[in-house]
Amino acid sequence: MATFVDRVTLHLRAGNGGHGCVSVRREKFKPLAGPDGGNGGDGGDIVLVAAAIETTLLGYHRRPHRSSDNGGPGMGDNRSGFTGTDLELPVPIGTVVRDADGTELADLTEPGMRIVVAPGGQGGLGNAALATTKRKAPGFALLGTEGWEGDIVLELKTVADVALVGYPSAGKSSLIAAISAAKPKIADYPFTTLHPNLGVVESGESRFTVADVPGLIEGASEGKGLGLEFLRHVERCSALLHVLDCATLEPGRDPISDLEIILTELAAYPVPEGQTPLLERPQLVALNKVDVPEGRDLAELVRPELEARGYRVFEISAVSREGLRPLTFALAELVEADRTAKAAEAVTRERIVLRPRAVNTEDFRIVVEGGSDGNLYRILGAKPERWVQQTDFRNDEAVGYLADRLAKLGIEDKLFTAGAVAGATVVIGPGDGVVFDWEPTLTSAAELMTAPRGTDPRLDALNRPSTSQRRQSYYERMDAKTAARAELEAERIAERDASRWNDEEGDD
Ligand SMILES: Nc1nc2c(ncn2[C@@H]2O[C@H](COP(=O)(O)OP(=O)(O)OP(=O)(O)O)[C@@H](O)[C@H]2O)c(=O)[nH]1
Ligand SMILES: [Mg+2]
Repeated sequence: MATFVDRVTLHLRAGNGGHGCVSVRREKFKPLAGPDGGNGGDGGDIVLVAAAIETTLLGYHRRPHRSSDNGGPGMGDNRSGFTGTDLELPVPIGTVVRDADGTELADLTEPGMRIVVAPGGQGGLGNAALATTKRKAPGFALLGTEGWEGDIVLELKTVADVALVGYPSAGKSSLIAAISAAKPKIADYPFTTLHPNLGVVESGESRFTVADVPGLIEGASEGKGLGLEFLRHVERCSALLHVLDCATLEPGRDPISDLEIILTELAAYPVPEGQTPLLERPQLVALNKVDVPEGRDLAELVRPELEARGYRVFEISAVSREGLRPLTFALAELVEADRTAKAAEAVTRERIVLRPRAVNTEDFRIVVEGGSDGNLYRILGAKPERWVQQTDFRNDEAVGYLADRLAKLGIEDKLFTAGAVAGATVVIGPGDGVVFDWEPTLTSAAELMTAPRGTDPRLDALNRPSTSQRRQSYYERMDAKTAARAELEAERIAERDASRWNDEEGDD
């Protein structure tokens, strides 16, 4: 049996940002005419767009790996890298987007609704953009950051006004083929229908959509047959039409018991919060296959019983098209009534807003891990993690720039308050991250603040000599000087004596 595709996991990889460029402008007579390295381009986003022409997620089932373009690297002469093109993935209307943990990100119910599921990486700044009055010619550029990579789950729930529910082979597909232009597969074996078929029915003034869904059997709400895959489609319909088979040859089955089993399954299906439980929606009953003589007899037999339960009952034949007009009129009435009610409600209901991913209000936080001695301080936060990605660790200047940025964010102060000491291991980012041995600046404000009252670590750190010590060393220096001078004098005298001796000798 083919798999039923209405739920697919996409493996996405958004484009990386291009690296910034380090370049120095050269002119005749001006070989070092300032930095001119351009910025890297941003990587392309991956965007889901609700499109009316898409009806299934089949294409994604076959090709679940999708990626968008990388940004181009910056170049000399202030040329920026090209921006990676966004990848737009059309999905059917009614697609629910979840992240890998199952949290709902968006519900694409209107055509044209868009959600960026995988943002592309940021292009790195070139050295021209990093130049300041203090750092006139940066010898480094920022690296592009990586695009988002991960899994997204798409789930399609058919959006239709009426859902046809019933046992396999009850004639649901035959019925939708008879009342609309839909051409579903019809065959006399169960589970012919694996994908929901949508049909547009025109009845008098009104138009509405009908969904023919896979057959439902006992235990479906626990996942039997096509189970939950099926029920998910029913979730959005405003009315249900029970299609009951009056001509089944299967022993032990009759329209009433079929209906009861299906009602039990529908009752057991948990609808999401805020939606009407399935059985509280308007329901009609169609007794199908009355073109078969036994079918008509059975239909007439069960009709009073069903009516006694409060259902409007229609005897129909999808094959001979008998009784279809009254049925479509009745459905149109239900749908129109529901639409009027919803239109009134929509005025008060808040608009659907696509929320961006949660953004940390604080820039970073420090988590202390490990035992009491070998403590490890982990810094988590979008900014520091991005900055680390942007740093080319082979370039000292770039590392220095990173240190400046981290200090400006106040990370050093927070490390002190968290109890870090010089030499402590600091990791930026989750997992292995980037590991540093922390060398604090001694005069940081935090250190002064956290020191006990009345002390100043700066005084402890420097071993300033006392006055007497300084005087002592002065004398020592002076003594040494006198001694050196005396020595020099003695040498000179010795030299003079020696030369005189030589002269005398020469005279001989
Ligand atoms: N005689 C008669 N046969 C019908 C009628 N409606 C459907 N059938 C037959 O019943 C069989 C099943 O019809 P389908 O329309 O495929 O049934 P279904 O409910 O869509 O079945 P699944 O997709 O498996 O759930 C086919 O052989 C149809 O020809 C009817 O009104 N009269
Ligand atoms: Mg079918």
